[in-house]
Amino acid sequence: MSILLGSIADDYTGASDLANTLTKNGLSTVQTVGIPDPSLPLPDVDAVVVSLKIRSVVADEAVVAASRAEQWLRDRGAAHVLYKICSTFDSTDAGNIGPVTEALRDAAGGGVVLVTPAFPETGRTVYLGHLFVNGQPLDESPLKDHPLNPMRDANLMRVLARQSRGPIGLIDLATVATGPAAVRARIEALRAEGATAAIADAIFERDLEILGEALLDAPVSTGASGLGLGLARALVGSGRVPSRVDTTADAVRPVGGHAAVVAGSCSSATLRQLAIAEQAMPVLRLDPERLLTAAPDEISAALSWAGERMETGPIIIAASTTPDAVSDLQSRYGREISGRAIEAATATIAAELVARGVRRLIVAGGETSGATVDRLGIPAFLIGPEIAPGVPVLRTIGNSQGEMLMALKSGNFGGDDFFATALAMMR
Ligand SMILES: Nc1ncnc2c1ncn2[C@@H]1O[C@H](COP(=O)(O)OP(=O)(O)O)[C@@H](O)[C@H]1O
Ligand SMILES: O=C(O)[C@@H](O)C(=O)COP(=O)(O)O
Repeated sequence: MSILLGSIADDYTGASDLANTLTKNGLSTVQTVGIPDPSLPLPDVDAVVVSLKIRSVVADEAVVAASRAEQWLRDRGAAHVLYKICSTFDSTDAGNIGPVTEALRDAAGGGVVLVTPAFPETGRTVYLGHLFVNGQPLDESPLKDHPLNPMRDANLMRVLARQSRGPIGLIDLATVATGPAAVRARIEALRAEGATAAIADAIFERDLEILGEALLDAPVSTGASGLGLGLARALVGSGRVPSRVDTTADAVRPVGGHAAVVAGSCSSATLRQLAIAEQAMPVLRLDPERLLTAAPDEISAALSWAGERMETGPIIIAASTTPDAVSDLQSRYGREISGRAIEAATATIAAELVARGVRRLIVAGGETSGATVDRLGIPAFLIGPEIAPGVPVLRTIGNSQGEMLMALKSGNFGGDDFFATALAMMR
């Protein structure tokens, strides 16, 4: 297998988001979970997205994991490696976007890495280095209350500088609008000034197309799905992509079995989607405190609730709650401890549901999805059709339970009726 584009994603929902964008924009793509075992049969594709669960781990660990994935991708022919981060730049001051970006830069021989989380289709735009989420500055958006990475600064040059060794530059919108040659010239000028990375402005998809073209011969970049869109369109436009058969319809072939949703995301979009779903299907709200203090009992109560209902239709089990309730729990048990314990409990519930015949599974939340996919031991996914921007139907490859259909929903993605729409596409 020789690939054109490699990507390392810092979480699993983000990986499926990028794989969806690359597929939609002309690159056949497979999503692996970590570096796959050599015996795993992977299709011949243009792009591979290696999913890692490194968004909230210590930087050194993230750098080691990302560097191994990069080597694996380069060994398979990837001339460009995109480090896929969250479109809302989820990270802390001790976060991994800076350290991983600089490690990939060093491995590629230095230079300035272009960084942009812009993803206009989901309302993420960058202007003068500041990130806006659906028109609100990042620090005024719901991301200010994220349970693990509360984002309290919209100035990405400042955010990235706090995580980086080298100075951070800006590729402003006027430069981007001038075209790929101007972007490359700006990168050269920043390199001469000693910058290691630069935030690039982008508001419209045409800005991302220009950035993609500017990066065609660059070895590395850091960004969200919008940059993936730019790179994919540039690769297709340059004639470097062989024409292949569209496999998304095949990836969604029915699998039967029961259907379930497990939610650990406390993002505002997920909370709205749960409230809407509650009007039409059974929803069990877990007691988050009991998941910390009496997990086995709370889990087995959830499983017997599910057992009575899932024969007759899809069910939802959610730990999700409001920002106030999250901070109350965190103040009593600690942020890290409560997050990880709830992830472990939701992953156990998902795995037990699969053991009881669920074959169509939707997971809401990035960390929650990572914990669940790891618990199920799924090595890779084929990419099916898009449910909502950033969320495709996935078909598992190589897992012991047999083929399943899944969706890994980033907390903030999807319309109000996301769960009903997704379930209707997964038969
Ligand atoms: N009721 C709750 N109280 C505190 N933390 C919670 C609760 N429910 C879920 N969590 C934790 O919040 C985090 C949500 O992160 P994640 O799954 O990545 O969702 P998102 O995609 O919305 O960011 C997880 O660590 C999860 O375990
Ligand atoms: O880029 C994005 O916004 C998503 O792909 C993503 O990574 C979101 O993260 P979670 O909300 O933690 O799933």
